Amino acid sequence: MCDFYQQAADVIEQLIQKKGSIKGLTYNRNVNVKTSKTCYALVCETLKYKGVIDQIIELTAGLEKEFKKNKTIKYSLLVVMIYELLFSANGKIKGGGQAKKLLSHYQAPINSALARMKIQKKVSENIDLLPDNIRYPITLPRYVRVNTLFNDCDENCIKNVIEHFVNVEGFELLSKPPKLQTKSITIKKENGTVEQQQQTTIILGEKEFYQDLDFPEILIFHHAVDLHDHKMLLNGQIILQDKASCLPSFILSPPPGSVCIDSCSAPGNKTSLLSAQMKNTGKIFAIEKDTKRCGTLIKLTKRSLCKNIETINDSFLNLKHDDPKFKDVEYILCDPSCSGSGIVNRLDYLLPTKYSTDEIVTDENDEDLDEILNQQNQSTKLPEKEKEKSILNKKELKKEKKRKLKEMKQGGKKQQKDNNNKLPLVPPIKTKEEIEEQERIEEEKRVKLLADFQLSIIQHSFAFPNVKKVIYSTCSTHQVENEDVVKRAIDELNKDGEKWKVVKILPHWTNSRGLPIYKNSDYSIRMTPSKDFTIGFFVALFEKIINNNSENNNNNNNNNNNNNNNNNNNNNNNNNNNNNNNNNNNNNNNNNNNSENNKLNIKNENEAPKIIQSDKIHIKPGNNKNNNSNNKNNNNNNNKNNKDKNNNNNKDKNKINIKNQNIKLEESDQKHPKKKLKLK
Ligand SMILES: C[S@@+](CC[C@H](N)C(=O)[O-])C[C@H]1O[C@@H](n2cnc3c(N)ncnc32)[C@H](O)[C@@H]1O
Repeated sequence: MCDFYQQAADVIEQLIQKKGSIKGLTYNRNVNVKTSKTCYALVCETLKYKGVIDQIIELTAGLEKEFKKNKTIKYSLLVVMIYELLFSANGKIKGGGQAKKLLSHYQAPINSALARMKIQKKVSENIDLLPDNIRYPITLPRYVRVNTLFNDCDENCIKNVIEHFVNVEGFELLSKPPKLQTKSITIKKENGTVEQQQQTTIILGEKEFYQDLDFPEILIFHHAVDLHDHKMLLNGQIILQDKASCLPSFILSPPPGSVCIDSCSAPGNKTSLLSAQMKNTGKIFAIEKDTKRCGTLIKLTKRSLCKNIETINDSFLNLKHDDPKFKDVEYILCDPSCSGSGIVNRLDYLLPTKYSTDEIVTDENDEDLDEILNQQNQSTKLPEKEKEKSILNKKELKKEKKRKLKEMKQGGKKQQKDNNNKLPLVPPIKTKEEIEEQERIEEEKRVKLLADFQLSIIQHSFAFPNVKKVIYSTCSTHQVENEDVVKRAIDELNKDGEKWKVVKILPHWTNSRGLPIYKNSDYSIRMTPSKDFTIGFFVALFEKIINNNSENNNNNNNNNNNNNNNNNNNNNNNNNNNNNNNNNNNNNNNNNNNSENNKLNIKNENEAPKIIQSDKIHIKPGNNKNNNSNNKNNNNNNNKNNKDKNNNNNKDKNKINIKNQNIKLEESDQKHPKKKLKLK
C-alpha cells in the first residue's frame, strides 16, 4: 500500500480528534515539503468526499462489519482508499496490503452503492454529489502583512519585501488591483432542480500580486500561493494575516508611546500589528486565558520582533481596574472568542463535525468555547431565567447527538421489540427535518451565549480609569454577536447619560457597513467574503466622550481630517474596498491633489455631522516627490502633535499617523493592461 494513504489517514484521524488544523497536522509531520504537499492534497480531496464516502460505506452491505473485525485497519484509511478508488484521477489503489485486499473484495458492491446514490440524487457526475459549499467554495486571496518592525523599523521594509518577491522569486507586482470577474454558476439542488448563481472572483495570476490600497503593508497574492514555510515568514519579516483581521489594530491605531490592552490576544496577530503601529514603544498588555495558546502568543510575537508586550496568562475578566499597572491604559482591543461563522477560506469546513471551526486552533479562533459556554451558564450576569434556558452547552450537545445517533441506529431493532412487548422503550425516531430544526435552535442558543460572553469582555474594558477607545471585533457573521452586542453595550453604558459613542470608522468604505438595524448601526464595518474577498468580519469602535463639548470636538476633528487630506495629497481615503477599488482605479492610482477627496469627506460630514471619522490616514506609496516632502512635513507635524498631546483636549483626535514608505515604481510596460512595475 502507498505510504501516502497511511499518512493521510493519520492526519484525518487526528483532525477528527481535534488535534490541530489540516495544514498544521500535515506539515508538522516529519516528512519533506514535497511529500507534505502530496499528503495535504490527498487529505483535502478525501475530506471533500468524506460525507459521500461515509454513505457509500453504510450502503455497502457487510463492508463496515468486515472492517470492524479487522482491527488493524483504521476507518480513516478505509475512507482514503475509497476516495482513491472512486474519486481520484488514478481510479485505483496504488501498492498492495491488507486494506487493499479487503476493498478489492467489495469493489463491485461499492461501485453499485455509488451508482445508487447518483440515481437517488438524480446526478450523473460524481462531483455533483458534493454539497454546494464544497463544490463552489469561496477562495480568498492570500494576504501577506509586511512586519514594519523588521530590522528595527526599517523604513524600507515594505519595499524590501516587494523587491524580494519580484526580483528573487519572479513574481509580478501589479500597479493596481486586478479586475473582478463575475460568472454564472449552475447549482444542482438535491431535488434535481437547477439554480443559477452569480460568483465573483479576482482575476489574479499565480505569479502576480498587488499592494492593498488601504493599507500598504498588505500584499495580496493568488490563493494558491503557499508561504507557510517561507523564510520571510520564519524570520518575522512577513505575517500571514487576512486583511479583515488587520482592521481592528489599524483602526484603533494606538500612537507610539501609548499603553494598550489586547484583551483576548492569542495567537497574537492583532497584538503584533498593534506593536508595529506603536513602533515597538509604549506598552501592550497581551491577555490570554488559555495557557497553550498563550505559549503560541509568546512565540509568534517574539518571531514578529515585538519588544513592547507584557503577556498575562489569565482571564481578562480577572484584571482589576484599580491595579496601578493599568492606570495609563488608553486603548483596548477586544477580539473575543466567537462562533467563527465568517471563516471561509480555511479548509476547516471540510471537517466532519459541525463545530469544527471553533474547535481547532486557527488564527482567528480558539478552542476553549466549551469552557466559555460553561462559564456563561454559571455567569452571575445572566438573568436566572436565561441561565435555566441555557443549560445546553456544546459538550452536552455532542453527547445528545451521539445518543440520538445510537438511538437511530438501534431504533429499528428496539422498536420491533417494543411493539412485541407493547411497551415502547425508545422515543419515536425523529425525521431529518426535525433533527435539523433542533440543531438550528441549539446553535442559536450557543451563539447567544457567546454574545453574552463578548459583551462581558467589552463591558470590562470600559471600566479602566483612563481608557479612551475600545475596539470590538469578531470573525462571525451573526448579527447577535455583532451589531446586537454593540447596541447592548452602548445602551448599557449610556443609560445614565452620554458617556461613550460608537464612531463611524472608515467612512469611505460605503459597501461594507454594519447591518442597518438601528440608528447608526452602519457606523461599524462588516466584511463579507463574496464581496470583500476577506473572511467574514465585524469591527466597531467605541470612544469615550471626553467632555460635554463633544460637538466642538467632532467639528474640530472633521476639520483636521479635511486638512490632512489637503496636505497629504493622498487619495487613500478615497479608496474603497476591493470592489470599489476596481471601479475607481484611475482615481486611486493618482497621487494628485484630489478634489474628490474633499468632496467625499464633506459629504460624509453633511450626512453625519456629529461623527468622528477614523483618525488614521495612510499614505499610499508613490513616486511623487511633492507628496514625499509633504508627507515628511506631516510626519514632523504628527510627531509634534504627539509630543504636545497632553496640552490639548482633543489630543488624540488631532493625531495623524502617516505611513511614508517611499517605494519607487517604474512602469516597464505601458501597454500591458495590468502594468508591470519594476522596483527602482
Ligand atoms: C478570537 S481569538 C483571538 C485572536 C487574536 N486576537 C488574534 O488576532 O491573533 C480569542 C482568544 O481569546 C481567548 N480568551 C477567551 N476567553 C478569554 C478571557 N476571558 N480572557 C482572555 N482571553 C480569553 C481565547 O483563548 C482565544 O485565544
